[in-house]
Amino acid sequence: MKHIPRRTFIKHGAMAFAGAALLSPQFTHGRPAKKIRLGFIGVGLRGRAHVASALMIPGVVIPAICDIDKDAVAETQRILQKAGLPEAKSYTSGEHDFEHLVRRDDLDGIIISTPWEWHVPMAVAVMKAGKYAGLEVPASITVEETWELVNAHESTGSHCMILENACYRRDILAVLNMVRQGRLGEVVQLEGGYLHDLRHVKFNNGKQPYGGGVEFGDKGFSEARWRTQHAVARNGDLYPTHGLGPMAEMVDINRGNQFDHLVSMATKSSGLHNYIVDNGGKDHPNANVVFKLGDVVRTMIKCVNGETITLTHDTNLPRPYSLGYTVQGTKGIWRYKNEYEPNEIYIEHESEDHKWESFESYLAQYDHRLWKEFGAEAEKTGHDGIDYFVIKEFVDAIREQAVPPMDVYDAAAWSVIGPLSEQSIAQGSAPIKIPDFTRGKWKNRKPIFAL
Ligand SMILES: NC(=O)c1ccc[n+]([C@@H]2O[C@H](COP(=O)([O-])OP(=O)(O)OC[C@H]3O[C@@H](n4cnc5c(N)ncnc54)[C@H](O)[C@@H]3O)[C@@H](O)[C@H]2O)c1
Repeated sequence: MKHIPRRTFIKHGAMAFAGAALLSPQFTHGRPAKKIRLGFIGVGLRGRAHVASALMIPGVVIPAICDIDKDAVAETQRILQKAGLPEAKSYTSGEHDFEHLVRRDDLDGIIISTPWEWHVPMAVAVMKAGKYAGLEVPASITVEETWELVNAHESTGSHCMILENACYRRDILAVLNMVRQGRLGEVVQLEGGYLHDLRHVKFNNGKQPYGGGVEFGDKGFSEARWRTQHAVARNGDLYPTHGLGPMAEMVDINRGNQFDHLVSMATKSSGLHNYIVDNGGKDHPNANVVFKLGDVVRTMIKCVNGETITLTHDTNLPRPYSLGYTVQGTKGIWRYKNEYEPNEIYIEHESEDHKWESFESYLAQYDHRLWKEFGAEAEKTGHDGIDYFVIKEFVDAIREQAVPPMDVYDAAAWSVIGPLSEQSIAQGSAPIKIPDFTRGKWKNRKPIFAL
């Protein structure tokens, strides 16, 4: 029986750095690997984790990196040096210096791991420069810029892959195998979410990433510098794609199916204010900050083929980590219980009546070919190995000059749930139509993810 590996690194959305930069292998199957030249915009904690993953993939070289923070660039150069690689050309001259990096003629793809508000301008610039964009999550934060992303792809022919690592979880890929083989019957209902106490990520003392104070914005460090402001200004599902991406793949969204509309509802906002008072005192200036983000936001999405997907965003209250997945069909139901115990499954006429059974034997039976082939290598990287797969698949798409497995339409459909959930909440949980970013092409597009 194989256990789902426990998380050895920091959870999604918190800053994950896998640490060990390994010497880039330049051979694959005994043959020299074709060189793939990657640039990086944003080498904070997440960008550096991607650098470490990229260096594990045969043939990857890193000629250029960009960050407005010189310390982040210096840390990245140390990773390259440790791997025995030459120093990368660095771009550190202000917020628009990335525009110089994207124009270099020695890059095939560029990985973007910056604050959310920079994602679309940077990805559009990369596509306009004729390169593959690998874009962190969420891809976009407004409806208008989501269209900009799609339009940039369509006008340039360049690709943008959303780096949604949760889609490569070992359990998710095994369940996807089961769904594709009809083991759960016709899928009817799905759930997912991001249920992660981020209070120590949203606040710190400006010196370290996790806690130690109640500062944010200019006085914060890493995500506290920019993420917390979204909780001040916005009320919606701010981080939909870890929960939604894997569920969208289960029901072929953009490839034979489509999101139709959503409704969203938020609780009151208490968690962040209480954290500031408890840890900084009621007289701390941040105790006066009013947070718009409800502590728990729930969104229901209706798909055109009839399924519903319930999404949860729960990041302001104490709780154990979870991604809250459920896949329910006409023959059975699978659920991710939590990160620390085996998932559970119930299959009619196979499981004991009314009893969940452990998913472990199913995981072994339906383990995905990606994990069988690359699992040992993958587990050296962050988030139990999924970070390896997302970068490997990005590099493979470049190598083959192919459409990435999670393309610009996936990036758009999954990410736009954020701003649309804001609209629904602002209108008293009104139903909001979800745009068809494929402009009808979803009817004929065929699944390509993890085949
Ligand atoms: N998929 C996951 O599991 C996962 C995990 C963590 C973070 N993320 C995503 O990765 C992204 C980055 O998160 P992080 O934790 O590394 O944050 P971070 O704050 O540690 O890093 C962001 C970096 O971007 C740099 N930056 C900001 N503006 C810039 C600009 N104009 N030009 C160049 N560099 C700029 C900052 O200086 C910083 O070094 C976010 O989109 C986040 O949602 C995803």
